[in-house]
Amino acid sequence: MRMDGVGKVFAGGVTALSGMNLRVATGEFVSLLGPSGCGKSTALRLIAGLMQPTTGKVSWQGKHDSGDLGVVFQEPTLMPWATVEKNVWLPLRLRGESLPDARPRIAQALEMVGLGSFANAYPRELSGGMKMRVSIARALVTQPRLILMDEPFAALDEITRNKMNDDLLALRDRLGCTVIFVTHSVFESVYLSDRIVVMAPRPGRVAEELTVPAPRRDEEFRTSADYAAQCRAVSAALSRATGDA
Ligand SMILES: Nc1ncnc2c1ncn2[C@@H]1O[C@H](COP(=O)(O)OP(=O)(O)OP(=O)(O)O)[C@@H](O)[C@H]1O
Repeated sequence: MRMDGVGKVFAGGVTALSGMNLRVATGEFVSLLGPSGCGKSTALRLIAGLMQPTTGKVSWQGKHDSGDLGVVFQEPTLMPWATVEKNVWLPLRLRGESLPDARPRIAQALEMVGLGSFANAYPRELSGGMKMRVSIARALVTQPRLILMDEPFAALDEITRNKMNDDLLALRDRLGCTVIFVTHSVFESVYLSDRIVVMAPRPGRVAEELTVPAPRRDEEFRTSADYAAQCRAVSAALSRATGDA
């Protein structure tokens, strides 16, 4: 995926992004980190093809409408009147697949997020973390090559969030997909990412990029001096980007 000189000016004159360049390699896990309003969500929506850039170009090898792309938002955005299975069916239904045909893949996607036995539950019966898992299963059901996630775990408590981070890394290893992940959290970005793209506001652009060398991502890494040092480095980059340093 690449963004070349991408700018986005909204009607009303807000320049959300200006001259943004970004390269994401196949299989890479990249986080976009930055303060509120620096254009992270705008960048993700442009990559998703949900809107067009004002200037520059966004390109990637997949097709936007073919199931090559999965998107997960901060809110799980489930249909409350439909079962978990029918919620996960949605992207396949939009492609004209019947529920009986889609069922094995829905079951597999639910299995992958640890909700194999919840196919017939309704969203109201699930915790916040479980709803987010359903939303992730819905994004995975087409077996996308690129997954875009916009602060998916921001509303979860810390223990659930850590668990979801571990599960996401396991899923990514299993599927070999590319992930672009938007977050406010330095800790989360260091734990998850191969590379962190720190963004600066007004107008939104890339300020710095940092790679995160880590042999493995697990509890040992999370509590290590190395992790703490990398969090400090990213935090300092974020301060520089926001002009506090
Ligand atoms: N549809 C829109 N119309 C007009 N302005 C918009 C629109 N969407 C976003 N903006 C503006 O563009 C800028 C970037 O917004 P964006 O949501 O991309 O930032 P963000 O970094 O994702 O913020 P947050 O972390 O708070 O979600 C902000 O100033 C925002 O007010």
